Amino acid sequence: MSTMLSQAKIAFVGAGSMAEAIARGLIQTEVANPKHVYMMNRSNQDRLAYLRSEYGLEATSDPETKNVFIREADVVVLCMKPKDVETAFAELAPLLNEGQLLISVIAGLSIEKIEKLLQTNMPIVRTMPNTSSTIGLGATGMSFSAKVNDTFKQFAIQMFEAVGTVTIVDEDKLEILTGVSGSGPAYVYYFMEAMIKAGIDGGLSEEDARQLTLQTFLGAAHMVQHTKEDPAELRRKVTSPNGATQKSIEALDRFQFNEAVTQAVFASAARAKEMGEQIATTSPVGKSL
Ligand SMILES: NC(=O)C1=CN([C@@H]2O[C@H](COP(=O)(O)OP(=O)(O)OC[C@H]3O[C@@H](n4cnc5c(N)ncnc54)[C@H](OP(=O)(O)O)[C@@H]3O)[C@@H](O)[C@H]2O)C=CC1
Ligand SMILES: O=C(O)[C@@H]1CCC=N1
Repeated sequence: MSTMLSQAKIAFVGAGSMAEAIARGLIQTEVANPKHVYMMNRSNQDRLAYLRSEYGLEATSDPETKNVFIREADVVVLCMKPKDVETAFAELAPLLNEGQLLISVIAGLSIEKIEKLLQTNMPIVRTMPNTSSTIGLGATGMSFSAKVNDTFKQFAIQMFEAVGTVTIVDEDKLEILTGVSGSGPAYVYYFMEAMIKAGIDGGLSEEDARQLTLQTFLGAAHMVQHTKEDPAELRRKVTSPNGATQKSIEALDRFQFNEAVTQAVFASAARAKEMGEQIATTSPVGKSL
């Protein structure tokens, strides 16, 4: 394979939110050539037309063209939902070869299960990215199969560093990492939705409530990054004794904010694990494993 990211042919199997987020990041940072980015889905033609016109990449749901894309690819990125894995893998298995690098973004699906399902010894990189990869600010967790050599490791790291940060963890940490950073953007948006609504309920215009909330999140995240202080210490600096913020933190504590966030992170991790476990281990290429 071409180990130069800029020359590599990257085939995304699944053309949804996550595939778009990674492809968009790679194309916009000019790390990948759009003509070498192949997107495949099951049937949604409008989606493929949008991806073609927006990014200039190659996109298809035609079985023959998909076969060509997969065979030609240096890297195959598995981007379908866990529920679609069995069908998709049945189509994929005969087309893959051991010179290719396989990258999975599928929540909960273990490397061992991918190897069993595809009956392959290919090098496999299991990742858990997030949708902020779209703008180059993703946070990706990553684990490697024993077959991934240093060249492939560097390739995968470079690919995801082009769209954000990469954190390498033992594979058994990828579920809890899903709870923190894979699902994490959703909690932040949920928090923002609630703050905007509260501002509007209190009398701010929608535009002002939105702008103030956005800047507050941006500013707070940058403060953590730039000052390198603990979030707890930064919070203390906002919270004047017996002042306004103390009352709001007490309100959050009354509603068990900490516990709610902990439960959210653990619920995501548990569901990721469950989705992976629910994928049958019967080989889609026909042999019982
Ligand atoms: N969204 C997120 O924030 C994150 C998602 N992930 C993981 O990414 C994966 C994809 O999620 P997401 O992008 O949100 O899902 P989407 O539903 O947005 O996209 C799924 C895509 O898979 C395609 N697909 C389904 N079956 C097949 C098949 N047999 N062959 C080819 N393509 C197929 C669908 O095509 P069609 O529309 O034509 O049916 C669709 O394009 C999941 O496994 C998820 O766990 C990981 C991290 C974050
Ligand atoms: O909700 C999901 O299952 C995926 C995994 C992490 C983010 N989205």
